Parts: sequence; C-alpha cells; structure tokens
Amino acid sequence: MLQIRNLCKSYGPNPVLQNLNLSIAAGEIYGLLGSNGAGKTTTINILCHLLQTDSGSITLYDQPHSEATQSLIALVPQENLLYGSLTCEENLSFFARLYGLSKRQRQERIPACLKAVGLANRLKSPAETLSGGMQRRLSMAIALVHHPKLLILDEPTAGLDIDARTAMWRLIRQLQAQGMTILLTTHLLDEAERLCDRLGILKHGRLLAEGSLPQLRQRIAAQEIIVIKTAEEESAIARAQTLGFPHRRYGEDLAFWLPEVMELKDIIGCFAGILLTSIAREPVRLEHIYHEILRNPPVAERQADHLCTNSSTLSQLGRGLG
Ligand SMILES: Nc1ncnc2c1ncn2[C@@H]1O[C@H](COP(=O)(O)OP(=O)(O)OP(=O)(O)O)[C@@H](O)[C@H]1O
Repeated sequence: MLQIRNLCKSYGPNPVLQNLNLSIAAGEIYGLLGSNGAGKTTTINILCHLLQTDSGSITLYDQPHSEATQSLIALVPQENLLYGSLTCEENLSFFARLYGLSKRQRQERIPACLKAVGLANRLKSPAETLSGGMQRRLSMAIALVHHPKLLILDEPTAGLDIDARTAMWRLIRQLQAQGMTILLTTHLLDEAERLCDRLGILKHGRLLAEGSLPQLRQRIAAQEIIVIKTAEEESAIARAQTLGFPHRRYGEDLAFWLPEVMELKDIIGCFAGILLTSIAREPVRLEHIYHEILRNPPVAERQADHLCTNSSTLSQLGRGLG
C-alpha cells in the first residue's frame, strides 16, 4: 500500500536520508529500526507532510502521496499531544472537528475509538488524570478518529511500564486484526521481534536490510548462540577459532555462534581445560541479527559509505581550495 522510492533529504550539507527505498503491504506491521539519528523520524515527518523531501517519490495505493492522500495516514508521535484539562471525549472531539467530522459522525466515532483503545469508561475523565499508558492509548484513539488506513507509531511504548507496554502490544495487534496497516519505530528489539511482520534496518539514512525475521535470520550463520563467562576469555576465543565458532561481544557478554545445535555436554567438551563460570544457550534473536547487520553492512552499502565519505572529503577540499 505504501511505496517509498529513492527518498533523499539533507539538512544543509548533511545527508539524512540517502536513496531510501521501502514498501509496506496492506495489513502488515512494519518496524523501522535504527540507532539515534538514523533517520526514522525524518522519514515519518516526510510521510506526514511535516517535512519536504529533496527528491524521491512516495505512493499510497499507487497514487502519488499528496494532500489528498494525507488523510489515509495518522501519526501517533513520541510525545502525547493532549489537552490535559479536557476530557477524553473533548480531546477527541477537538481533533475530530479539525478533520471535519460532522456532529453525527463525532457522536458515532468518539465512543467507538475510545472503546477500540480500551478507554470506553473514561469518556468524561480529564486527560491529565490518566496514567501514562492510558494517555498513550488516548493518543491512539485520536489518531483513529478519521478512519486512517496507515497508522504510524513513533516509539509507541517509550516510557511505559511493562503492563502498559503489554496492553499497547495487544492493542496494536487488535488494530492489525481489524485491517489497519502499521508502521512503527522502536529501540526495543524484543518489541520489534514480537510485533512486526517485517523489519527495516536504517543506518545513516540508508536501509541496510529488510525482511521478515526468518529472512533476516539468514544473515547469521548460527543455529544457536552460547554466552560464556570465564576468566580465561582469550583461551576460550582461541579454542572457538580452532572449532570454527565465530565470536562476538554483545555488550558485556562474550558469545559464540554454533553452526548447529549441540548437546550441552558436547559444548562443554569443546572448552575442556578452560575454567568456565557459566554457559547460557540462546536462540538467534533480532538483537544478534541487528548487531550483525550494523557491524557488517552489505557490500553495496559499505561502498556507498566510502563514496559518500570521499565525496564529502572532496567537497570539503573543494571549499578549502575555493
Ligand atoms: N531540523 C533539523 N535540522 C538539522 N538536522 C536535523 C534536524 N532534524 C533532524 N536532524 C538530524 O537528522 C538526523 C536524523 O534525525 P532523526 O530524528 O530522523 O533520527 P531518528 O532515527 O528518528 O533518531 P531517534 O531514534 O533519536 O529518534 C540526525 O543526525 C539529526 O541530528
């Protein structure tokens, strides 16, 4: 339903989106991942016409994205934009009027949207009396009021406790089940892994990889990952090298990739003679895949980065010479 082609955006001399291509199918939950500054919010702001693109194209249902198709998209931004002293009903009513809903449409939509987000009994509660999780859900209700087809959620669970987060995940799945297409950003890889049908990994405004979790998993030549604690790390790494087990550091953890699932006694046997404090076995998760894609981007991206560095060095040289 959504196609982004060769989107470019710079702030002054700094490229933020560099030939970004991505497509989202109707009814899917697409997760856009990337470190701080990767370009996720810029992409969202362009989709919502809050920012202009330098070049590239966006189509929605095969129509060029314009003011006319803007009402098909709704954004729930990172910060809740609510009027604290107004009730839930009044907040929705305010935004429904902005979208031009008639009194009759408002009477139908407002209770329906509050019900959809689990706030049916909060119609008359001022927004400021709601918990953080409820305020997030009220923001979702506001986004739904004009019947959008694509819901964009910018870090939907940032700052929420685990109960509120679980409620939000349930709500997102319910909306998908009702036919909504969802684009979300998150820094929580377990959240992305649980929720998203497909994922895109952005770095410096370029999409390094895209696909479902099973597709992305093919980037890692491991069936299982073991995390080892030992005072003899160098010996463990040297032993693993002789066995052909690549090693990685995930934060503080020293991990090895196993090319096949092995019995625990065989794994321990591989490290015989090295004092191990603990061994933990883990399935290959999005966290590992994400780490690997950022660490080893596809060759084309490395070349593009190289060219980009060279061209900015050249332009700096040019400016210096000028
Ligand atoms: N108005 C602006 N003027 C100049 N640079 C900007 C502006 N807005 C964003 N940037 C820069 O563009 C880059 C991408 O920012 P963006 O907010 O899109 O990243 P992000 O992936 O959403 O990050 P985060 O995860 O922190 O929200 C950053 O380097 C940021 O500093």
